[in-house]
Amino acid sequence: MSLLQCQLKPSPSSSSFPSPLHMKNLQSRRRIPFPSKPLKLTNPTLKLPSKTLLKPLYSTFSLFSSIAPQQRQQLQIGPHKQQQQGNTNEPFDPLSIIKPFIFSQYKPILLGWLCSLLSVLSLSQLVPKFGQFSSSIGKIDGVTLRNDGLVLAGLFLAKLIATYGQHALLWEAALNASYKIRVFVFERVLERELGFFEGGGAVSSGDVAYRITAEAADVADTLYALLNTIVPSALQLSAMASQMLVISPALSLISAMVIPCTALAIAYLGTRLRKISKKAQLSISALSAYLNEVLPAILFVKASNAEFCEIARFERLAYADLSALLTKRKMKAFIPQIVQIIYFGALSILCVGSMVVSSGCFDGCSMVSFITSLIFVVEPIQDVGKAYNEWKQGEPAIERLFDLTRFKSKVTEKPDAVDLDHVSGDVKFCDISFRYGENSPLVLNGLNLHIKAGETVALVGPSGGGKTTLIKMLLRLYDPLHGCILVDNQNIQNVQLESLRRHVGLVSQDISLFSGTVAENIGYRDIMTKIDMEKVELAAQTANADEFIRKLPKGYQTNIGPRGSSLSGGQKQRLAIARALYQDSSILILDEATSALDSRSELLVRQAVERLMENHTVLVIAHRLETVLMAKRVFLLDDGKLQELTPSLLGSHHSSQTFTGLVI
Ligand SMILES: Nc1ncnc2c1ncn2[C@@H]1O[C@H](COP(=O)(O)OP(=O)(O)OP(=O)(O)O)[C@@H](O)[C@H]1O
Repeated sequence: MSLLQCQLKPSPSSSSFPSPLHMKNLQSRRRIPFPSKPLKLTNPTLKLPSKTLLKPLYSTFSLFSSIAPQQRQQLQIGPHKQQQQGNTNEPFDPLSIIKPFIFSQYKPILLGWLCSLLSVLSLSQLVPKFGQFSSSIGKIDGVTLRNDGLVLAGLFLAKLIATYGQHALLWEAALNASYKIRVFVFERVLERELGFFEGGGAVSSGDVAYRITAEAADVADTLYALLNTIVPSALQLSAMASQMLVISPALSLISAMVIPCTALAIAYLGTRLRKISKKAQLSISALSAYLNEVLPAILFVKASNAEFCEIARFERLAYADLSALLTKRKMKAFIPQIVQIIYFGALSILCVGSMVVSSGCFDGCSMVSFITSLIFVVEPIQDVGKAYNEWKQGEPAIERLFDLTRFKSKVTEKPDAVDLDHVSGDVKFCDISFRYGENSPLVLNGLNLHIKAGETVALVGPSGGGKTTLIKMLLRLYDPLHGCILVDNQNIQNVQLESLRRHVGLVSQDISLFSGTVAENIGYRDIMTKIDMEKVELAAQTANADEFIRKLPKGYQTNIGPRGSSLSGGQKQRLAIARALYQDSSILILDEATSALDSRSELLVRQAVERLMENHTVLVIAHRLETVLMAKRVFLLDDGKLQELTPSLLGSHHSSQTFTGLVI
């Protein structure tokens, strides 16, 4: 049973561990989970204009400044408060949940919208001038024609530059906001209790990874579409509509009648797109979860000749994704065509009809200007339609992403939880009962155990007997159903989680190593500050790992690959032991920690552990008799209850050769 199922994305070429400086930043941000400093992506040449110049825009944004801190506070409240307040049944409003992330990007948004204003201003100058210019060709002299042409070219260039600025700045805001959403969601995921990651109803790590990577990228697209529509499209629409109104109010009103038809079509198709998008997201995340499961098990797949079977499974999932994605893409391609058909069809009927009615009222120049304005009105209307569809498509992504953050944790830390500065290592399990699910059988049933400070106790028992579960209780990865656990006579429910886990070192059954150097893996505890190389080497020597580490190409600075893939099982185990020794906790848990060692290494590690026993409390889950014999007392955990094995009982188990079978 795996205790730690953390998986870091592999980085084959370099260490995936952040630098101490980066970790320091992370550490300081942990106190303020959101929002952190925005990414410095802002183009330095595009300085924010003075506040006086932008006063009207700033006042529009007073809404931003008044709402943002409150929203921010909601997201900044510590995990405990959120966990207590969190209610997964609360209705989900995607817009309100992403609002604070958008508001934190008010600077690039304001600048982007300012650029869009400039772009629309250039366009509104361009349109009538273009009308005049086209109707005056052949009627005016060459110099005036050239000058008019130059003005037109200048306006056109200004529009291009401003439009570029608008897109670049709004993308910056959207990507920054999605970066912050990603970090926020990841922080919350790490706060989730272990039960979220394991057991029957667990969310697979592949699905979580997909949501935080691909779906957060979808959210960026959605945010961009929204930001690029709200103000820029409204500006262009109103500028062009006023041009049309000036030229012909009657014709403009007739044209406006088309808008409700378009809106109705967009709304209907948008709802369908939302459903289709959700289906597509589920199918791609299933594919990602599958890959995450099968690739780490590649050795077993190959050894079992299961390649064909796995290809078939992959094909089935990939095909499901293909159909869902194709339906989505078709829908996305279909919607703009429908909008155009409705718009142009209705508009041409209306225009032709009205032109017949108002024949003779238009001169050539007005006609060109009206038609040009009409074309530029279509663009923002289409953009609104597209943005609405993007939003409908992004809604499920936002929902699934923030679903990870909406939880009511069963393992909570009290606001007045104490920080255990020093622990002697006295551990008491008092009447502990536990079951994983409401309808599951009891794994631990009224269990009592007192391990004195500095004592070594071994736990043996049949597979599935609850040994690992007992350790999970001690680390407060789960809380017991009944009873309590005391460390130095302090109920662990009254102790800060960080403080408790600092004093309990663990070498788990499934070794969790990360891509990074040997030194980084051993000194994992100090990864946020500075790894003490002397301590690293000492821990490695004690765990009998120093010898093989020095033979690696770069010694302690060798990158061990994803999940330590370049090491043998025994080497991984020795690194894990060295890591626990480096942590120097008062309580040490060895969950079948020496199972992958050869007899020589096991002997050396055992000697090291024996040295450790002198000043540590050690709880060993063992399946080797030699390891069990190191312990002062041995307990059999079976059927949720503990029974102390006296030397005679132990001897009888041993002599009847049932001991190994009993504990594996
Ligand atoms: N996350 C979980 N959700 C539901 N049931 C679980 C979970 N983890 C363990 N169990 C169940 O709890 C029981 C005890 O499991 P545990 O891992 O504690 O046994 P163990 O004694 O450590 O076994 P082993 O020696 O094989 O590692 C088993 O029946 C197992 O199926």
